[in-house]
Amino acid sequence: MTQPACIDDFEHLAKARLPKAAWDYYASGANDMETLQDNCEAFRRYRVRPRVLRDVSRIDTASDFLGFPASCPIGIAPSAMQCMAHPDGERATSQAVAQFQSCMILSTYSTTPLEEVVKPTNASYWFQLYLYQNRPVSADLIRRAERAGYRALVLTVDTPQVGRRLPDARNVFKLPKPWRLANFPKEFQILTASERAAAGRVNQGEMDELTNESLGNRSDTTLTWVECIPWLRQVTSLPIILKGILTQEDALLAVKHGCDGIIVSNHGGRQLDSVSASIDALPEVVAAVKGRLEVYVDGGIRRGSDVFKALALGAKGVFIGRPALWGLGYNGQQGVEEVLKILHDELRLTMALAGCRSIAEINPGCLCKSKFVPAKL
Ligand SMILES: Cc1cc2nc3c(=O)[nH]c(=O)nc-3n(C[C@H](O)[C@H](O)[C@H](O)COP(=O)(O)O)c2cc1C
Ligand SMILES: O=C(O)C(=O)c1ccccc1
Repeated sequence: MTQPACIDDFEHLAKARLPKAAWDYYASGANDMETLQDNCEAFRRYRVRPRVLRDVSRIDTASDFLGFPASCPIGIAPSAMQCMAHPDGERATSQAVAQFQSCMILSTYSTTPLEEVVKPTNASYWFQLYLYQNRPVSADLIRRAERAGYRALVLTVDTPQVGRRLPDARNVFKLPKPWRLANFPKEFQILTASERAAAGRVNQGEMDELTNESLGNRSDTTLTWVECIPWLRQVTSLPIILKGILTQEDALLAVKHGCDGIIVSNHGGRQLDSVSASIDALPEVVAAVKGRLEVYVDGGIRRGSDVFKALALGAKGVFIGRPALWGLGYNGQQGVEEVLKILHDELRLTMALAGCRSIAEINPGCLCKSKFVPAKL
């Protein structure tokens, strides 16, 4: 391959470059990976209804994330441990987003300290949070994010425990040296169950319980609406976005508790396997929210036409997870830039061919559903 021409090309190129355990960690979904597969398939069940003869000589993809201007409505979802993909890791992703002028959400489990990721540009940086039983640890992360210039907090709500990803279990995955979870001090680093046992922190009888902790799962499993959102509100004045909502019921609770946004997401099929594809959950969330907060979506976006479909179904913007990791794994900052550019170009072309000149012109009438899903060639 002389030049990657679509997102799938980056997937193949990155797979050829990355060590197996890193590749498996990025690629995998929970259990049978039904949701992972459906995230992409579901887009293919929608068809575009194009309008013609509408002067598409100028296509404007300008958009915004929570009011912060962006070149287009495609941002980067938070994904952990990016230095495994490329030594420049989160810094490279950040540079690419700065060039592209969109939005990057940095994972709590970044392998670069959060202070070193934000660039002085017009791009938006949001910080993804997991809340810990040890609340001062969380409050400290929030303070640091505020000081560093992050413009919103993204609370991930679909991960009270980490989903079971079989390739990681088989590989006994752990973050390889020299990388570390750079937002935390040493005593917070991810240990595998066997390392803990070796360090005398657990006895053999506790090993089973700890297998689910091999990804550093120290999240607070007791979180509830009535406790955690008010706690966050009292700690910070940054906008609060909930990531991992899939139902109208929870969308209404997000409105009721005064959240500023929702990311409809199933964590890229890595958490509860067999939940709906994100794009299939989007319409009920959009309908429930009725414009009272911003609704974004992530999961399975591999084409500009997927972005178009998400916007037509009411998303304010989309986030990509694995495609950015593939670009990063293939060629660092430049790879991420190329991934963003390809999606942007594909979105522009879809808009032109569908007769939409601006993001505002993309609407539910641009789509219909089809039961027929052609086999992938
Ligand atoms: C390797 C990997 C690590 C991830 N780490 C996080 C994380 O730390 N926090 C989080 O909220 N979501 C995390 N996610 C989920 C992504 O933010 C996003 O929801 C998902 O990747 C979107 O699906 P896509 O990969 O099909 O684009 C991760 C996803 C992947 C693939
Ligand atoms: O891998 C993930 O998807 C993820 O969100 C996570 C959770 C705990 C530790 C590291 C990453």
